[in-house]
Amino acid sequence: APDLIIYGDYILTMDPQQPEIRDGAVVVEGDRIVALGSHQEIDARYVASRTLPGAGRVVMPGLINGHTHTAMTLFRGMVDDLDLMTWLNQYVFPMEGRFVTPAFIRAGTGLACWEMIQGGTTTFVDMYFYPDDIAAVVQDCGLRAVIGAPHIDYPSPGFKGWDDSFAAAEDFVRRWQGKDPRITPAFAPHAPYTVVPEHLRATVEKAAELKAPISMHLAEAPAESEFVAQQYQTTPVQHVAKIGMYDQPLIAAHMVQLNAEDIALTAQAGVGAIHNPTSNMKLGAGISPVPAMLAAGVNVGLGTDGAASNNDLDMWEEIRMAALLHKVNSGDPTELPAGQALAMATRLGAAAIHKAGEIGQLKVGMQADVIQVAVDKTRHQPLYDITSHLVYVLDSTDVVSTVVAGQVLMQDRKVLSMDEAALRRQVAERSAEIRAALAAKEDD
Ligand SMILES: CSC[C@H]1O[C@@H](n2cnc3c(O)ncnc32)[C@H](O)[C@@H]1O
Ligand SMILES: [Zn+2]
Repeated sequence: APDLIIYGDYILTMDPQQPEIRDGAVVVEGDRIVALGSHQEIDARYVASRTLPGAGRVVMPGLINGHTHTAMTLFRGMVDDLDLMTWLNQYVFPMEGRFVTPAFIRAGTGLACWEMIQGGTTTFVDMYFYPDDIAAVVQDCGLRAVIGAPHIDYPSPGFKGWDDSFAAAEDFVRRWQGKDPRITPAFAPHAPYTVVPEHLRATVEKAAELKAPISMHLAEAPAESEFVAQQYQTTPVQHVAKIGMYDQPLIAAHMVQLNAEDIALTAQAGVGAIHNPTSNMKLGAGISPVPAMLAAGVNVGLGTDGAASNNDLDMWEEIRMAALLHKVNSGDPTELPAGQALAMATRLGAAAIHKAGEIGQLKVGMQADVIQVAVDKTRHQPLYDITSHLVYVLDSTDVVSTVVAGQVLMQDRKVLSMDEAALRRQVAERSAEIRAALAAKEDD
């Protein structure tokens, strides 16, 4: 017998074979979708112990945040309006050295997960320190995540440099593989300008041996391209491809500084490109050639990046930013239409993180990662086209229910899988500590 039936005035499947069902329902058994159909058909065939009513609701796949650093929510608003390298080298890396501990990670990741559940994100790709603590928070709150264990040539929280961070990454991947169906462990070398080629090669070999994905920053800003050109006489994409990164399931974040050859290589290799429009604009990194990548057949997903360069984890904002940015960039309002922007946060995003058969569409046999979004508020009126509303009108506060692997994490905007008061206490403690340390430094 099914465990859950989710109703909606509109079921937006993101499945090109059966895009929309009016007045329909999604039937869930265990962690999977077992049926989809009209309200009438479903009620005639199924009875479930739990239902989510659908009047005034759109039911659609949960959103996929293809690149973030969850615990950086605790650095939200601390450093704004700087270019990538100044932001990273002069502020973020030193702040991380001072403040990032397992307790920081638990509080910051919890805060991020809360925001994502409330905003309808059901899967995220993370890359941050103390990944075991990230995984513990993910297990508790019920979200789905690809968790990248970071490794970098420089000292970082918990590590002296490459050797110990790489060893810990391998250990993390080995321990978490096959442990929890909602958690995919990954290798996360930071970027081409912080990891030497010999070390990137070691990551490739280990990822191939363990059949694990790799997530990394790639071709983000002009300074990275200049560094790679000077050091290796090539582009960031061709540099990592030559090392073998493009032969692995790679999730490449940012992908801004690409030429035509880089785009063709990315399409051919099946590398997932994650577009982070807000972060790219805020850090002045440039404009990713998303329309050209899509035309070449690259699976392009969307990501928020961390809350220190965004400054939130709202995927609706990324969808809308992407749709608008590429129109203003090209001067062509037909560029990146609403349906394509929405696909980048769902079906295409799933392909970009190498989970095409599992998530990103509402289809029988796929994981029951489903959200309900309200379209019945006065500010939503009138409603003619669902996709248009989802991209250009709605925001994260319109998400009503969030379901991951068949588990209801939020219903009627109440998060059921987390303790909000305890989370607020944890965040207050950590942020008070940061404030006090910064004040003491100012007094010096
Ligand atoms: C090695 S863990 C992740 C590492 O990446 C830093 N980071 C956050 N945002 C960005 C970005 O846009 N480009 C490069 N690096 C970034 C984060 O602060 C951690 O140190
Ligand atoms: Zn990043």
